[in-house]
Amino acid sequence: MAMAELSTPKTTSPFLNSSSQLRLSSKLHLSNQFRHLLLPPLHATPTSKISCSVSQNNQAPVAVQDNGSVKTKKECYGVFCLTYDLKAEEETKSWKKMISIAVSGAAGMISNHLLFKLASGAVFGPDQPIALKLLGSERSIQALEGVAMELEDSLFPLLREVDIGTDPYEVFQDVEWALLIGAKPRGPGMERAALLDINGQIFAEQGKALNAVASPNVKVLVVGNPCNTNALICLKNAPNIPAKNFHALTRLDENRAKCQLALKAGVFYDKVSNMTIWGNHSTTQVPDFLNARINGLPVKEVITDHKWLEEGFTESVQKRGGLLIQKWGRSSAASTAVSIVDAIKSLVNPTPEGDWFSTGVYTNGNPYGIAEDLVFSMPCRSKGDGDYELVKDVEIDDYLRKRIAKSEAELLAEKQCVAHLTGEGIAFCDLGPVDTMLPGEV
Ligand SMILES: NC(=O)C1=CN([C@@H]2O[C@H](COP(=O)(O)OP(=O)(O)OC[C@H]3O[C@@H](n4cnc5c(N)ncnc54)[C@H](OP(=O)(O)O)[C@@H]3O)[C@@H](O)[C@H]2O)C=CC1
Ligand SMILES: O=C([O-])CC(=O)C(=O)O
Repeated sequence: MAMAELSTPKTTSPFLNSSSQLRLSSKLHLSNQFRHLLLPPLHATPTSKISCSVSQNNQAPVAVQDNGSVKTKKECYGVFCLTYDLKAEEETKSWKKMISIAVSGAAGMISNHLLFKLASGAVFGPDQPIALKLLGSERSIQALEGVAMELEDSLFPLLREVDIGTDPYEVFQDVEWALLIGAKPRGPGMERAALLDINGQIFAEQGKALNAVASPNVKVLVVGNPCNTNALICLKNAPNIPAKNFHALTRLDENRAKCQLALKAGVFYDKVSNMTIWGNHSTTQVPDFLNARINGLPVKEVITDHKWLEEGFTESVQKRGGLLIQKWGRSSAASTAVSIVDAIKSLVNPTPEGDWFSTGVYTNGNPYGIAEDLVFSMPCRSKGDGDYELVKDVEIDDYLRKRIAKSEAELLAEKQCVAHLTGEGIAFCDLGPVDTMLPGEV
């Protein structure tokens, strides 16, 4: 039952069977909650951690308990038996201390792209080992096992642990990042108010769980729609976590806006910078062409068709998700996963000089006059420490102000609809004559 050291991260995998390669240290296990569904009785106390190690002589995994007593292999369930101890290795490696990342909706479309990027090191870096904590439901538990198996088969050296479970109080234990993707999609004929209530309840519960068990400085990125108001609900239910740590994903909108400007200007999209999305991740969002730049120049100097900027460009970004659904028959998943990667990388790497990025954040103390106590997309910069500051020197003209106010009004109305979930009294839901839409709705 020996554990030995990895020689180099590249050539090793926790799951290689060659005896010479079995010098591994990683962990893949079910949270206690699910173990009872899948494993025979373990004859252990509910709190004791059961795991299995790979023997050096190429035998099948053999279960061990934390107290070191050996269990027989039949007590393990397939891939989840493999457990490796990272600690000995950590002492000899230049890798950073492992971080834990929770992902909800982990069996969904977006996660199916995202998890493999996280595990590859493309997000947190090639020296950052990670543990993935996958949150699902009774609906998805089989699929989650499939996800975990595919993660195994990908032989990612940096992926040290995978847990799956349905109880956020277990899955969120000590996590440093929570990527909240799971939410009920709005179906045909469903009122936005109903969606706000159903999904709001998910995010209220997850906020409470984060508050109770996550790392106190956990960074939370809400993707599940309607993401701004879900993020607000989540942070209101997590009073011990700084409100500043909660984000609603509007990076996909920023990326879409950059793409449209690049196309119109005939430049590659890396030439577009300073792209702000203001407001709600909905069709009221405001892609800001006033402050954006192309090759370092104001967009309005490069693209002189200002009517297109005000109408065609703005609408194409607001409705890009809907157009994609028409083509694909489902909402953006791969590009959303990419934008989640971009959003995280923008927080863990210093923002390039003079540039900024968009993310939906808590409005308290904002310098733009936007109502307090909302989650609103605004321009931010980061030193790369996971935190951010709002950018102060942006110009807001009448055109922008009017449109920003519309998105603000929408978010204020959404907030009233979920007052029962934020601890602010009785909900009153009046979303106006036009039931505003998510970008993906047509
Ligand atoms: N902010 C943004 O830019 C974008 C946001 N989105 C949003 O991201 C979310 C996830 O999208 P995607 O991964 O494509 O969706 P999928 O339908 O593929 O997966 C969503 C997951 O949500 C979970 N879920 C939680 N509660 C419910 C419920 N009541 N009914 C059904 N499923 C539920 C399900 O997992 P389980 O059973 O395990 O709980 C499901 O796997 C959606 O809300 C979507 O609108 C999408 C694109 C862009
Ligand atoms: O409405 C959806 O689910 C998809 C969405 O948010 C988008 O494409 O921006």
